Amino acid sequence: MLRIAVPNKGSLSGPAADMLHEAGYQQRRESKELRIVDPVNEVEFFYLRPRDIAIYVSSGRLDIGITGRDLLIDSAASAEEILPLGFARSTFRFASKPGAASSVEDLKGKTVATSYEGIVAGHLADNGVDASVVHLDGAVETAIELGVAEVIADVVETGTSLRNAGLEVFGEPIMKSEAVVIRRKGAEVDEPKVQQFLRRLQGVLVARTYVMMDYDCRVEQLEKAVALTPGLESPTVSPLHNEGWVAVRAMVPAKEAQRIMDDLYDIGARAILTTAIHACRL
Ligand SMILES: Nc1ncnc2c1ncn2[C@@H]1O[C@H](COP(=O)(O)OP(=O)(O)OP(=O)(O)O)[C@@H](O)[C@H]1O
Ligand SMILES: O=P(O)(O)OC[C@H]1O[C@H](OP(=O)(O)OP(=O)(O)O)[C@H](O)[C@@H]1O
Ligand SMILES: [Mg+2]
Repeated sequence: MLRIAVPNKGSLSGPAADMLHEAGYQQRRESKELRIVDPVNEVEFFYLRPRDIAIYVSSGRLDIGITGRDLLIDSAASAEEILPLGFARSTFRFASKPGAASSVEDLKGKTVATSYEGIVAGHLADNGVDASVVHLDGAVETAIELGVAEVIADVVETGTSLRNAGLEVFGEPIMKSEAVVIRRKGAEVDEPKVQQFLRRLQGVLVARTYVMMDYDCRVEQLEKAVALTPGLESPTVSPLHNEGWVAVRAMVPAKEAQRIMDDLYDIGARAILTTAIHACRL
């Protein structure tokens, strides 16, 4: 049975459970459940603190985990990212009162508050900057107002939390993060059960980002039309009963669907339809 760690709380928890559900896995019914077995798919899910997941996976007791890239790096656990999942996207940045600092070099001799000590200490060392790091569990934006630190390093998504605290980011982003699937370093990646799990999640990612497009066009316009909708491999082209016309079917990125429909219409394609993809295996 494949043993998988899933975030039990926080920003990663809901979207991770949604993705697993979309991939056909049974998920817990109550937020207090710590462990469930999905007998049909032969998977056991362990609901753990997101911060602890890389540690469990690196120990080899669990085969796979879903966590944030920033949490993985911060933990320094012997685990590696094998599939980015596209949700819980954020940037990890320094911030301070306006004008207090403008680059990592300005941090020399200062105190930085963060929940991600591993990332911050590593970044300061890489830049040869000697600064103190104070660990706080959360709500680090308040640390400056209360005099615990001059600078913070934290997760930024919309920037609302920083604005509300009267803070501004400075310097280059320290890292970009999103939810990722992780495995123990050196673990056998081509194990069939693991590969099947990854294919299912990749199927969800594709179903979320692509739509199926169908349209009719005149044979003379086919090359132009196919250039607009090349599909993943190559579009399906079928003859229509009316001579001189073909029906074309191809997957297109959902974000570009409306523009592609306009362009197809302009070259004479008609009956242009898009439909959602519910599941897929590439
Ligand atoms: N506002 C946010 N937007 C996107 N991702 C976020 C946000 N806040 C945290 N994350 C991501 O969630 C992961 C941290 O999860 P964790 O559960 O530890 O913190 P949290 O979501 O802030 O929850 P809490 O602070 O309530 O415990 C990291 O990968 C981080 O990048
Ligand atoms: O840029 P924003 O959209 O404002 O999002 C970023 C904020 O979200 C998270 O905080 P959370 O609400 O999890 O509280 P915490 O700081 O206690 O973890 C993170 O730690 C930032 O504070
Ligand atoms: Mg938080």
